[in-house]
This record gives sequence, structure tokens and C-alpha cells, in this order.
Amino acid sequence: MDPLIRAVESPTHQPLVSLWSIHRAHAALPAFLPATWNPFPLLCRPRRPSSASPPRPRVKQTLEPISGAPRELEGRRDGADRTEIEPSKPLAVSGTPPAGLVPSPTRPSRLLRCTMRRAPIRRIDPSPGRSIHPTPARPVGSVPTPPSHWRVPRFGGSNAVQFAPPAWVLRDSSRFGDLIPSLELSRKILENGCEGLSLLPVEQGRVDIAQRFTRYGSLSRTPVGDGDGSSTEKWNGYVNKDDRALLKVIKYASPTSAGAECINPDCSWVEHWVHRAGPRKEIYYEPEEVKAAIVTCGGLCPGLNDVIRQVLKGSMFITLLDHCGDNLQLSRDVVENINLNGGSFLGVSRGGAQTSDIVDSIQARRIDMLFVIGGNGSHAGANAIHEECRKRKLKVSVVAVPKTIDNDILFMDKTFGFDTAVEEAQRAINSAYIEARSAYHGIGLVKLMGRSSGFIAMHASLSSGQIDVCLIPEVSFTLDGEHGVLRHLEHLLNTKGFCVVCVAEGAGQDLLQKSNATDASGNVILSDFGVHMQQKIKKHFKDISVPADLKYIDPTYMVRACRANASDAILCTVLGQNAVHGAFAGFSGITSGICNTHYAFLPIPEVITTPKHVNPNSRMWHRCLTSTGQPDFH
Ligand SMILES: Nc1ncnc2c1ncn2[C@@H]1O[C@H](COP(=O)(O)OP(=O)(O)O)[C@@H](O)[C@H]1O
Ligand SMILES: O=P(O)(O)OC[C@H]1O[C@](O)(COP(=O)(O)O)[C@@H](O)[C@@H]1O
Repeated sequence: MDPLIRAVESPTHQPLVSLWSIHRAHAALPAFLPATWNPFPLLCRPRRPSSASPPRPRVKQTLEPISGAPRELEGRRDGADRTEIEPSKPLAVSGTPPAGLVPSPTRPSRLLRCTMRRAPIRRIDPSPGRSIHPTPARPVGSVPTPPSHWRVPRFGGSNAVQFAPPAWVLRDSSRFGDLIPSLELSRKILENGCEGLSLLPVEQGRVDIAQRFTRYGSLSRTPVGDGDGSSTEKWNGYVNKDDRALLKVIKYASPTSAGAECINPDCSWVEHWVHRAGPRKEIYYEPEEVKAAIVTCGGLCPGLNDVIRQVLKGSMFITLLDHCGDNLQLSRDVVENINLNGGSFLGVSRGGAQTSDIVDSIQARRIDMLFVIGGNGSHAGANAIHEECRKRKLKVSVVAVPKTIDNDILFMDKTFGFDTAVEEAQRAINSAYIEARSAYHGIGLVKLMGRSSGFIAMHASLSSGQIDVCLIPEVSFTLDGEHGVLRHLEHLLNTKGFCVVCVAEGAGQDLLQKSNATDASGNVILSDFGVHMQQKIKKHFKDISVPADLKYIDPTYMVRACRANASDAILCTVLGQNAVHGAFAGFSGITSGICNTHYAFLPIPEVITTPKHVNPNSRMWHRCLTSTGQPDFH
């Protein structure tokens, strides 16, 4: 099914992520399984119920423990002759199994291959106006215990969540019938099955939904050699629409494992599949006719120009870009060298227009694709636009590219600009180090950006190796008292003679007076912890009559108002290209990211559930503590 049309027309948005839960498989099964049993999900395949397919026979299997009575399990046999345990009876062996149980010698693997539970489809209600900023829920800086979302980044709401793959609705004819009950073609689908359907039966003629083959792969791309034995005829370089990447690869044996990100209380394995990004063979727009708009919002970020340029390069025939209400004709020539400079060629701002006005403009200008390059706020905006386009039944692909130096977007390995910002931040740290090292009782203090997450401070501290104390918003601390930061600085001056402190912008907000002011986008304007810390250090050492030479460095915008480094430039290139591929493939309401080293498309509502934070239990934060040698400050 045309995913764009699905997005535009379906009353229930079917997000792009396929997520299947193997319910409690690990917790309940191991005692019954041979040591070689693999609890990982490849053996499990999504069940796709279809009214066309005959009911599968029920089967019973017996588990024969070494000691104790045999137990019977019930399930259904699937087409591949595998048995699925009934969802309502996840294992029918509740309670703690007696020790020493082994699988039945008769067909053990069939029985226990996997336990599948079909989770209800979660309806996404992105509430366009909803603020995704963390402050209402958690006052900035007050971090008594790590909130659950730091430990459990996950898709969806409660329990097992399943997102259908793109064509799922079409294959599930009964569900499809529910969606569009009155249409002739949907009846045909019910009768004939849905495979191979390429036209959506809604308002044909008004919305052009026919797919066509892209010429992307035939332009100049040919396979190199045949050394690997693959046939050049078969090579096409396209990403299959059913390709998926696994989001999480660590299986935590216990919720207390370092950095465990558990979805279930018992930490049982749940697989998260994300759609692989890249060029599809079938596209839903005529490249020569596409009109696209790009917008860059929020704070500056190294690499914005690289993404803009790639959107132009990747899409062969984008003819129009729209910025601030003005039509700005862009061509490849115009953007040829923009990546050599920092900033945004299009400009950035906070705050902005009403969603309905933006969509009015999209409609009036007959724009087919909108590329939104921005952070959490921009993603919320993009989603609101996508929803409004759906409501108006407009064939518009809204695709985002996650941008922020703060690296605070969920599920992404990293956002572009972050690496560069860390590199720049390191320079500030190095200067502070040199100043502190060269002075008698020198103290270098560096404040780095990071509104609600301390990724820049943590990574810059780690990469520089010159930091003695790193303070981030996610970890609470006290300044005064026996276990406070100031006493530790005293200790450092006494022992090594100097020290360097790195604080994230959002750190220690609970120690400061709140202003409650917000910027034009609704982001809380933070109190300046860097200056507060500077004053506290000066006063403390004056009070105890110990000389201290404090040098305060706040590089502020210097870490982001620069050109992307090589690593970010590559990331921007790929993300920008993939955004175009996603739009041409007919997706809307998605973002183009990198997850678990693979480039992926993710549904926007999922990535804006909450900003990503440093997990204080993570290995990375512990590595940082090992590197700085700092104690707990409370
Ligand atoms: N919840 C929201 N819904 C719709 N638009 C939003 C929302 N939050 C922010 N925006 C818009 O997104 C744009 C960028 O948001 P901002 O928070 O400044 O930067 P960033 O995208 O980097 O987080 C602003 O124009 C703002 O009006
Ligand atoms: O002063 P400005 O431009 O509003 O930006 C300050 C904020 O921008 C950032 O650099 C990035 O924020 P965004 O991701 O919202 O663009 C933050 O670290 C910082 O708090």
C-alpha cells in the first residue's frame, strides 16, 4: 500500500516501526530450554492473521521435565509448521518451573521456538499542540532519582507494543475493510486478498497515488565487479520495503546490569525493528514534477547546510524551496558550496506560525514534500503539519531530519552537529586546563550547552581527559557541605594544585531561582548555573582564606556556530539523502535517523515522546566518572 496514502487517508495512523514483543519469553522459558536455545527473535515471525487464510490447527505439546509431572502446552501451528503458544496462555506453565527441566526429547524446538504475543496496535495521538519539552513534568535541575524514561527508552505506551510494517494493513483484509468499509475496491480486497494492490481506492483521480519506478538506480550506479559471485543483473541497489534494522542489540540479563534498558520488569527480550532507510524501487512522486520546501528551525547546529545541500542533491528535480514565506528558488548550483560554512543557508528561528497557516501555504503553493530539519520542537511541529495534511487529504510527505547539538533525540545513536560541538567544546576545556595548570591554585571552569541533557559535557569531558569534575542536569549534586563539590575542589587544589570543572548549561537548576520565562518556542529559559558556580567558588575560597585563581570560560555559541566536522558531514549527507528517499517512497510523518549504526526511518510521534537524557546508570556516565575521578556529591 502506498504508505503516504495510508498516512494521509487512514483513520488510524500505522506508524513505520515494526515492533514485536516476545512476551516474557526469557523469564519463563529458560529452565525448559537447552543451553543452546536462542531466545533472540529471528526464529519468531510476526503472525499475520488474515480472514482469507484457513484457521490453523490447534496443537498440544508436552513438556517432559527430568523430574515432576509432564505439562501440556497448547498452541497453533503456523504455515511454516511452527507452533505459537496461545497469547492468552503465554506459557501455560506459570509459576517457577522446577529446576532441571529440559525440553521434551520429542520435537522440543518446535514447541519452544518462541512465544509470540500479538500486541494491540497502538493508536498514536500526537496532539499537535502538546509540548514535548520536559520542564512541566520535571522542574529543570531537580533530579532526585533517575526518572523511568532515562532507563527505559522505548516505543509506544504500555506493555508490548506492535507497529505494523507498511503493508500490513493491506494484508490484514479484515482490518483494511474496517478502515474503509464502504468502498468497492475494499470489498474486492476482502474477497481476493490484498497482495499486489497498488492503488488506494479513495478519491482516485483527485489524489494521484499510482506508484512508479524510480530512476534513481539507473542513473549511473552499477555494481562493481562480480568478485562476490553476485549476478550483476540482479543487483539494483534498492532497499527492500520490508528491510528492517534491529534497534537494540544488547540483551540485559538483569535489570541491574549496567545501563540496562528494560522494557519489562524482568528484563525479558523485546525486539524493536525499525525500517531501514534508503532508496526504494517504487516511488510515489514524479521527480520532474515535485515541489519541495525545506525549513531549518531552532538553534543553529553544525551541518545544517550539509543537509540542505544533500536534499537538493538527492532529489533530482526539487524546484522550489520556501523560507519565511518567500519563495526562494534553489538549484544545485546555488547550494554547491554552502556546506563549507556553518550556520543555516536558510536561516533559523524559534517560535512561528500556526499549523493551519503553514498547511494553507503548503496547499496554496502546491508543495509535495516538506523537509523539516530541527530538534524535538521542530519534530513536534512537523508532526502537527503532517497530521493537518492528513486531515485535509493532501498528498504531502513531511519528513524530518533530527538536528541538535544537544543530542537529545530519542532512539538516535546521535544527532548531527553533536560530534562537532563536542570537538569545539574540547577546545574550551583545553584552554581552561592550560590556564588552570599554569596558575597557582588554578581552577578552570567551563560551561557548555545542553539545556536538559548533559551529553556535550559528558562527551567533551571524556574526550579531553582534562576534567576533574563534570556536572550534568541528569545527576543531582550539592555544592556546599562535606560531600559538596566545593570541598572536593579544595581537596584537588591541595593534592594536585589545580583542577578543571565542566558544567552543562542545565545542571544544578534546582540550586537556583527559577525564572519561569520561556523563549518564543516555549523552551524554559534557564538560570545561569555557570555564573552561579563561578560566584560560589570565588566566595568559598575567599571564606576559607585559600588562594584560588578561577578562570571561567563560557564558549556559548562557539560550539555550534561552526562548520560540521568530517564525521558530522557524512552523517548529514546520509540523513539528507535518506530524507529524500523517504519522501519519494511516500512516507510522511517520519524522521531520518541513525539507530544502532543503521540508517532508519522512524515515526515522529515515537521519537518525541520525551527528550533523550544521559542515563546515570549507563556505562558511559560511569566511564566519565572513572575518567574524572569525581565522587558522588551528596
Ligand atoms: N509542541 C510543538 N508543536 C508544534 N510546534 C512546535 C512545538 N514545539 C516547538 N514547535 C516549533 O518548532 C520550532 C522549533 O522549536 P525549538 O524548540 O525552538 O527548536 P528545536 O526544534 O531545535 O527543538 C519552533 O518554531 C516552534 O514554534
Ligand atoms: O540561545 P538560543 O539560540 O535559543 O539557543 C540555546 C539552546 O540551543 C541549543 O544549543 C540547542 O537547542 P535546540 O536543539 O533546541 O536547537 C541548546 O544547547 C541551548 O540551550
